[in-house]
Amino acid sequence: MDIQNQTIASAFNEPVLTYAPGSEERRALQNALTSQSLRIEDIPLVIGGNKLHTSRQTEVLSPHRHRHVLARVSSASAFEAGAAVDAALAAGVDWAGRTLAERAAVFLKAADLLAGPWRQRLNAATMLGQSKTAQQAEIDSACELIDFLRFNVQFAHEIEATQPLSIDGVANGSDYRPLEGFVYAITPFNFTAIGGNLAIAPALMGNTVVWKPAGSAALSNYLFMQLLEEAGLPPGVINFLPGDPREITDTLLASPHLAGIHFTGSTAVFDQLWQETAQNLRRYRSYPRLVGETGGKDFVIAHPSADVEALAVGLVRGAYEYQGQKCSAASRAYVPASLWPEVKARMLALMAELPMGDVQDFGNFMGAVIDRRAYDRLAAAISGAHADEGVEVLSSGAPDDSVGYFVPPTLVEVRDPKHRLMTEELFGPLLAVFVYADVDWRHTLALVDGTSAYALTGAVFAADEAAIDEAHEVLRFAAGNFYVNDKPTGAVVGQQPFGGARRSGTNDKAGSALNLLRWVSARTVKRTAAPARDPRYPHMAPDHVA
Ligand SMILES: NC(=O)c1ccc[n+]([C@@H]2O[C@H](COP(=O)([O-])OP(=O)(O)OC[C@H]3O[C@@H](n4cnc5c(N)ncnc54)[C@H](O)[C@@H]3O)[C@@H](O)[C@H]2O)c1
Ligand SMILES: N[C@@H](CCC=O)C(=O)O
Repeated sequence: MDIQNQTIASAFNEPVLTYAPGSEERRALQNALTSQSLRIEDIPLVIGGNKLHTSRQTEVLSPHRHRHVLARVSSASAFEAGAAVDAALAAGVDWAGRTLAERAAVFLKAADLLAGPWRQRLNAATMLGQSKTAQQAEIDSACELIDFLRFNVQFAHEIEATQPLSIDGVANGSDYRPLEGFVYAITPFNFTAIGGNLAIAPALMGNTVVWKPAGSAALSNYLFMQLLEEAGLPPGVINFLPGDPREITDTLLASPHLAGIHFTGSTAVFDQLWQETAQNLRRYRSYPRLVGETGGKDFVIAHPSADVEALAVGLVRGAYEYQGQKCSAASRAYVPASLWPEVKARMLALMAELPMGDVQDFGNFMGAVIDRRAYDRLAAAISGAHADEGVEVLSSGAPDDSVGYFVPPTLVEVRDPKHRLMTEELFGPLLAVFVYADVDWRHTLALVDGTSAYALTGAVFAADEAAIDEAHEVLRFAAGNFYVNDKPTGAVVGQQPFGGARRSGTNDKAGSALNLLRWVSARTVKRTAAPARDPRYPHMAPDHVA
């Protein structure tokens, strides 16, 4: 079997390991955690395959033990940012000339390395650096990232196989060229998989990339960069550039060779990137492709026919897993008055059973929020809720930053459905609930649609099929990922392509062909077997005389 046939084979989702007591994977992960926490990693820039250490450095701290330094990270200045652009452009000549099968072989090898020897190193780095539990790390830095590597390859082959019609004497073709220039990947802290995918997706399609990781995710992201090198990624195809976002961005956005931005993060930063590229437009050789997946204010609406247990579990998992730091996390819920007393009691009981603490203790359900800034923002929101007469705080527990940035899962009930807590993204473990009169179901659907500027994820819980159909219709534009009787988080590559519209981004669906299409610029080629040799058309011939 040649490479081409191997890569076209259907991708499959990487199975999620359980880490149950006594399992082999639990022991391997515990060993990886121990050895990673005994080291202070020295993270360089990687430009054109060269590792560069700068005098300016930042630290990666463990959020649940903020005195624990995990890594020292070199910080790029404008000078190194310029060097990264040069390296990307230089590498682009060879990389763009390789076949898709050749490029894909690197990423399929990377998938195998991550599914095998690198799995627990990446999981341990994600747990320690981003404060994820074993389960949350496994679905991110192992499974989702492996899935991106494998499914992107399958989708790229499907794109390449999509060709225009040819007819007798005329052979037509689409040549899926990479963009001219470099792609700038700017990545968030909360998913190691997203960090990796924003860099590899354009690279697979033949582009070269400058990757600026989030400072707090630099440890896991750098390990992934090393894994790609081991898989055979040629120097300069992806250049790893941690550092001050403003300084790096100003340099890269001023380059005439900026061909695209692949961003995931907050709406405010994406707005700024869009405005700056618009201001610089005349400098660029081509119109840069702007792909940005941004914030959310994700909803759950329950119909009076909903299953209370499923709803309570969906809300608790959807709102509090990974401390609510998923763009998809449930942060506003609409529950009918008839169900609310039971749902509230069930949620509070579940929340009391789900411990928060050091993620190295596998008994914990939640870790800490990412950093001091997030902690202060969330602690202020919780104390604001306590002081607000329009809000009833239902959960107990207070934020505590003595050892780590711990913010307890917080459940509040608001009287005003347009309260700030129902409209603004907080990005933490706070769920606001509005209780509606059962007769107002239809009106409440319209309220859900009209309350927030975002449209990322949302869920409806109902047993009544007619109610599900109504929600499906009224909320058609309220969420890019819509769930029925399930939590609004946990999209799986290849199963639920991910992204939202309105102020949640460009909705280019990470982990699908739609995203990969943004990184190619097709050339159409027509080849004629017998070219015309006479400029005259038949209608020009003289009429026959009868
Ligand atoms: N829609 C999605 O798929 C998705 C997925 C994950 C996260 N998010 C969103 O990301 C946000 C949380 O992640 P975050 O805190 O890392 O976001 P962020 O916007 O603070 O940072 C994202 C990236 O942008 C960089 N950055 C920050 N300021 C910048 C600037 N002025 N110019 C250029 N780059 C800049 C950061 O260093 C980081 O690399 C939330 O809003 C969340 O909803 C969205
Ligand atoms: N894809 C992830 C969310 C990514 C944003 O943080 C999910 O579906 O939960």
